[in-house]
Amino acid sequence: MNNIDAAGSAHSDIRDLRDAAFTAEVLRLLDNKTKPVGALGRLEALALRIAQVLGDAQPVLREPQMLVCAGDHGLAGRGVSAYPADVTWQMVHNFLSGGAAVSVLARQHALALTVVDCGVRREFEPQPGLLVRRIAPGTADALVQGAMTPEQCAQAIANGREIVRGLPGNALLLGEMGIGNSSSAALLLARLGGLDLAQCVGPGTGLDATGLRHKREVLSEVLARHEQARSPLDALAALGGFEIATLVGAVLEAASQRRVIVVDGFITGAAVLVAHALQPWVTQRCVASHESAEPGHALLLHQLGLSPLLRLDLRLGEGSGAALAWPLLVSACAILREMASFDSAGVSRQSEAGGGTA
Ligand SMILES: Cc1cc2ncn([C@H]3O[C@H](COP(=O)(O)O)[C@@H](O)[C@H]3O)c2cc1C
Ligand SMILES: O=C(O)c1cccnc1
Repeated sequence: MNNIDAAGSAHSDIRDLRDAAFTAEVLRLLDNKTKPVGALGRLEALALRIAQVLGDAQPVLREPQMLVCAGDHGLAGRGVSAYPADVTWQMVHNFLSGGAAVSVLARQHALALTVVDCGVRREFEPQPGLLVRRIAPGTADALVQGAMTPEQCAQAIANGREIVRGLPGNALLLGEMGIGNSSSAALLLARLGGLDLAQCVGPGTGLDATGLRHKREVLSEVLARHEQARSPLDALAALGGFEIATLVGAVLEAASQRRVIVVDGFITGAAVLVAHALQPWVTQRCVASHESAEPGHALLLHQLGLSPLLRLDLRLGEGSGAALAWPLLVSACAILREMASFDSAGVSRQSEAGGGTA
């Protein structure tokens, strides 16, 4: 498959955002705030990142959208998850009825929640908050054939782009649901990151040592079965899932529109890894909300060159970590917009004697 045609040419507007003059201006503004230089730590880097994405030294985050993509996995039938595949459908109901972790946190932080059925095994009644972009009732068993055909994969990416085009606001928070999808994430990380598979595979929903050993064995067979699937799109089709491919499209579109993208855990991170392999600049628009307890996640963040805001030992997904980190993004913007400068507040600057910078 031709990566450029399928995912590149339509968004050649994704370019390097690190405009040197603008960056220097934001850093000057931050340094002139009434605090010792650098004293707000990584919140300052976060403020700079958001200012760069939005192209505004006084950034305002508007109408944040939590997008939770859901899909089922043929591989779930191979005992790679501690939970049955039915849980995907059941949890989507829970998301929509307001009882899931992501529902609670999205409500708390006034994040609009959209759930997408990208290909869950059972269908849903139409209901508010649910978009239906079903490719098929679950992916194929990747141990036997590619999880998706190239056409299905391209359609899922196109769906993700179209969904983001229809959402308001300038910030997109990523979430997912799909029993078995930590397997897809591990496979994509191993393949695209060139890492040893064993390091990338973890307990997901909570496999014990025996379960984890079995998961590693199955996934190593899957990876060998798809030895030829090396380009980002081929790997995504062979090893991914409908919800992951839809998220890849969402990331590409949000990045090309200069939205701030708040990445959740291991699975949404895998979608960003694919998008990054297609368009390296996408990560400049991304904020890593947290580092999950899933062991592959730290490796994945390293590959993306992103440092997580939080380490809370979360291992849930759904978008829960992205929602939890959201207030930090709001605070970073408020610091840039509202905090006084030494001049405006009449506060003395660092004294020459104690400065130690000479
Ligand atoms: C009740 C429940 C709620 C969840 N919410 C997110 N996940 C998470 O677990 C799944 C990935 O782990 P694995 O690959 O081991 O199946 C994904 O659906 C992910 O979103 C959940 C899992 C369960 C069981
Ligand atoms: O980090 C995640 O996103 C994650 C970890 C375990 C299970 N589900 C999701």
